[in-house]
Amino acid sequence: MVKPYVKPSKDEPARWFICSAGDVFVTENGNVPSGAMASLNFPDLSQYTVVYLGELRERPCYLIVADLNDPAFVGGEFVPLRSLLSVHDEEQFAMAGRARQVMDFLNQHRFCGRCGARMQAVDWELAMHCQQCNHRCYPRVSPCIIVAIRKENALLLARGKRHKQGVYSVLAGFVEPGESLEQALAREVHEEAGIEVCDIEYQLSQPWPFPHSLMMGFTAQWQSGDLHIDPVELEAGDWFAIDDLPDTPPEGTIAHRLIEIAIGKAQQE
Ligand SMILES: NC(=O)C1=CN([C@@H]2O[C@H](COP(=O)(O)OP(=O)(O)OC[C@H]3O[C@@H](n4cnc5c(N)ncnc54)[C@H](O)[C@@H]3O)[C@@H](O)[C@H]2O)C=CC1
Ligand SMILES: [Mg+2]
Ligand SMILES: [Zn+2]
Repeated sequence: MVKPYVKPSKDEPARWFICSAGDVFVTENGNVPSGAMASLNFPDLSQYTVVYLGELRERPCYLIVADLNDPAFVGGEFVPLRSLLSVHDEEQFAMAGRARQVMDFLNQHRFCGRCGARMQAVDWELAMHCQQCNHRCYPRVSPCIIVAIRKENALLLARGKRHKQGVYSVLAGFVEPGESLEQALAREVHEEAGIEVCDIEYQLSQPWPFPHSLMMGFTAQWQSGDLHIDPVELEAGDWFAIDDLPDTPPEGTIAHRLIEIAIGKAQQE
């Protein structure tokens, strides 16, 4: 477990995730600032919440909780976290996602959800504790299934109401209390597309910090049922020939990776 309140030293080169709301501070090269605090012309950090996040490529990483467009941080700009995907550095994106989730957790657990008293940060683990009623909270992670479903040489893709205009993705959904991943997958696929699937195979997972999902990626095959796209969740959906796909999520997303894997499987058959 990562000990959160390790104080940064002035001279040790580190990577700095200066976060505010859903944004992160990047320098001209589009990456987060990296180097020793003393060399980075930072303001006096004793005024900020600074949390140790762990190591990235042998360098310690720190979250600095700032105000959006805080003028004290110079030599770069605050950009939406999602734009770090286009820098194609999955490790940096994952650490920035961790930084955002830690910041949200600290900001959203100032008061106890059980008795309303103020909560305090625990000094040896990433947790918030209520002295009044002993309630202790840890950062929330919401498990989600995401599945690329094939029917011979076609892929099931759908456009969600929140998806960027025109982009089709594979089906996804949050695991509900008491469900196994297999049950959540069967429920979500039936709810959103009206079909049953078989040959369910786990492929990979990805933390998805919008705001705190953990994507668990599967491939599967159509087994039965006619396609009925759920109009509440989705705007459109259909079977798309693998050599004639619509716009799909960009590289760096688990949806992109699952679509590649499913196409590879179809081509092997
Ligand atoms: N990284 C990727 O490639 C992709 C990621 N996703 C993510 O997967 C997640 C689930 O996808 P959706 O189809 O939107 O989920 P979904 O199909 O379960 O429906 C979303 C609904 O679930 C409810 N909800 C929201 N947050 C929740 C939570 N933490 N726990 C339980 N229910 C919650 C809300 O009513 C929301 O409208 C979203 O965070 C989405 O951003 C979805 C597709 C691709
Ligand atoms: Mg869904
Ligand atoms: Zn309490």
